[in-house]
Amino acid sequence: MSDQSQTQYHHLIDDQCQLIPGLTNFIRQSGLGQSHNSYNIVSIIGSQNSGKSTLLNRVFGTNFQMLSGSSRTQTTKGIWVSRDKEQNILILDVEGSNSRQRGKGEKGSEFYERSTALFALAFSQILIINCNSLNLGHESEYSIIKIIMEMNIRLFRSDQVKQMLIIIRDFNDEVDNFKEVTDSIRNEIYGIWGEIQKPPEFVNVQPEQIFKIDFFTSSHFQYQRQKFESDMVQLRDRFINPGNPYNLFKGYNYNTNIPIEALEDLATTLWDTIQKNEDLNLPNQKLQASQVRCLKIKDQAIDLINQDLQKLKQDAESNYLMDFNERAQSIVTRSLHHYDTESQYYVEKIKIEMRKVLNDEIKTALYPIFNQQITSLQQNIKKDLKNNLDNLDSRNTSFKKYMDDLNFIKQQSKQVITQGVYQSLPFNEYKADWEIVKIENQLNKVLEEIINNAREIQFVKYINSQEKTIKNSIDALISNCFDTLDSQFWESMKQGFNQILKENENRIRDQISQFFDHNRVDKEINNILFQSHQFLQDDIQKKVRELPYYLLKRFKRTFLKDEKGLTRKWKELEEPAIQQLFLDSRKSIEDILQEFTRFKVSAPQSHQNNARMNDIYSSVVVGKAQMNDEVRQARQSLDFQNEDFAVLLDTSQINKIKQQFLDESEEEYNQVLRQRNTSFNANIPKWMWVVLVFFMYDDVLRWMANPLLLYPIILLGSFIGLCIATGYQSIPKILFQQIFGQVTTLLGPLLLKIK
Ligand SMILES: Nc1nc2c(ncn2[C@@H]2O[C@H](COP(=O)(O)OP(=O)(O)OP(=O)(O)O)[C@@H](O)[C@H]2O)c(=O)[nH]1
Repeated sequence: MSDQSQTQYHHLIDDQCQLIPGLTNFIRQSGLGQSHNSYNIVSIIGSQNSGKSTLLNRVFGTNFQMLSGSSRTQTTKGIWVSRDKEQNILILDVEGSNSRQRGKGEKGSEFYERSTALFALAFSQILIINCNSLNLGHESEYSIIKIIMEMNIRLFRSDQVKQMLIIIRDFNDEVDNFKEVTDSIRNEIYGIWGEIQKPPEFVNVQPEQIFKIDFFTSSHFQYQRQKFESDMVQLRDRFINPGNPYNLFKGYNYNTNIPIEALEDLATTLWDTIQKNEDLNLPNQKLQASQVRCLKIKDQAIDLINQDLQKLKQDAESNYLMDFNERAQSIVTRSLHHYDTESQYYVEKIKIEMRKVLNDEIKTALYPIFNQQITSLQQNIKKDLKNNLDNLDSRNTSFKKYMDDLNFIKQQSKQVITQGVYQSLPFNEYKADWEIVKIENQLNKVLEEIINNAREIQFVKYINSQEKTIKNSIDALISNCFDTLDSQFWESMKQGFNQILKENENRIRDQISQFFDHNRVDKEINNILFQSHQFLQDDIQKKVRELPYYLLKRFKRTFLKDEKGLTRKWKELEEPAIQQLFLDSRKSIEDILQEFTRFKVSAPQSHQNNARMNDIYSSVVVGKAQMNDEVRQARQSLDFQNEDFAVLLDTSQINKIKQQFLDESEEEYNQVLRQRNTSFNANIPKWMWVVLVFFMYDDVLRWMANPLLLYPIILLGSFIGLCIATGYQSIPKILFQQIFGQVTTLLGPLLLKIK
């Protein structure tokens, strides 16, 4: 039990018709805070100075102010609330009716009395109507009963039968007959019921269906003091003893009570409604109070987690949180737990509705943080991808390995996305609202784009490198063909070229077909083939500019060298034979030159479709000599026009090259004739060489006498000696080889000529 000194009373409604806040505080301080919905409310109304406070203080152990002495002024103004000394009973002492202290008018005595009485009736389970036996039967005594009966059915739809306890004070059972008196009062009340204006649904309703009326009499306060006190004890027993056959709370349904912490809200709503004289439905008022309380509890549950939400937000802004899920779950659980605990005694329907609101609010508060988390996840994935791709690039692996690794990275990242998204989802029921599937798809799309981009870059790199390889092979082929420069020139070119295409195409197709679809592969291969033909064509045109050089080279090979490739011994040949050789060689070169008048290098035109594979390796590469044959053959399969043959060298260019060749070959021929007829070596007699050596020997000794020669020789000798002594004999040897090599290169031809 609480300390009574702290829990005296609370002034609920003042004499200015104002409801004073603080009921909840009073309830808490008076120790009723935890009584949830197991409590009772008892109010008392009655004439001024009729001993209401005296009765309450006796029966419930309250400490309401009583009138002392002979003063007839009013002590209770408005409504005061106290509690029973032991039980969970709230007691309301209501300002006495017929108050002379209150004026007349709209908000005067009558309005005030009706309002407070009606409030007492609506707010409590038992309304005590305090009467004095002397005043019984007076119109004024019943007026208040009439008013509240009327107001009650007009304004309220009550959830329970209203219980009224009429206490007849100063009852003298020696004079008055209890049964007669109570029957008379009951009849009076039923009479009132018949008089009042009732809504249609109440016309056939009996008053006892709405009001339960009990009676209690108390002895004269002054003349039967002892009996009076014992009456008060008996009355208390009816309130507090469930075993008492007259227990006044018997059968009361406590579930219709709203939790005690919501009483202030209910009181406020009721008083407000009564003041406005609006139609009022008590069960709905209780629902409203529940609603207000559940709303407050919901707000508290949000306030409780606000700090944690802020912290989570800050953390999520700085980085992706691996434990987002758990933290969010714990925040939500904490908030809901608080709500569930605090709202457990409220109306189920409202409780559930408000819980849903709370859940939605938390979800809404979490959503921007979740979004932040997803943004961070995307950034992390992009960063990781970039690192992985940079790493992959730096490894410089083969195309196939690169593509395999790229695929691996993609699969890994996909897993990270799924894991990351679900790590950010605190509850499965958020999945739809937070569009988890859509987010996962979006992230996968971003991943796909990055991977595809890398794939394309790598693919282009690969294709470029392959084109370079093909170009090098074509360069080598053309150089070789020009070097050889025989009548098989175009045939060799064609075979070599098709060989290059075949090998490269097979290799490239093999590499790329497992990573790209059929169409893409065909398209790229066709591009490469087209490029290759372009290379070939350009290279031939470039090389043709050096044709005079190659013609002369080829001429020298046939004219200056024999079949075995050895230099011809002109001295052993007669001049007519040499001339014949010269003319034959020149003729063959002139024939070769004619090969370069027109040519065709073109990719087969139908290589897009099925005919493609067969056609590629029969690319047309022809010069003039084969043109007729080739055209005939080609027409059968490819149907191309003669105009496809491009002019390689026109007649004037051919004539110019021919003339240059004729001049140069003529020069070669003349030189051969000169060589045959004159010989430098043969004209010098052998004895001249002996004389030369003799003079040189003499000169060598004289040079040695010169210190400018001697000292360098001594220095050189010492250097060589030192190297040998220190085991570095290889140094002078290498130096000697170098110098000797240079000298021979420079002087070799000169010496040979002299010889
Ligand atoms: N005759 C009689 N007098 C009583 C009885 N009970 C109390 N009184 C006296 O009546 C006077 C008023 O008592 P209160 O208890 O203050 O009456 P009240 O109805 O609370 O007064 P208000 O709150 O001012 O309306 C006091 O002088 C009491 O001693 C009773 O049963 N019979």
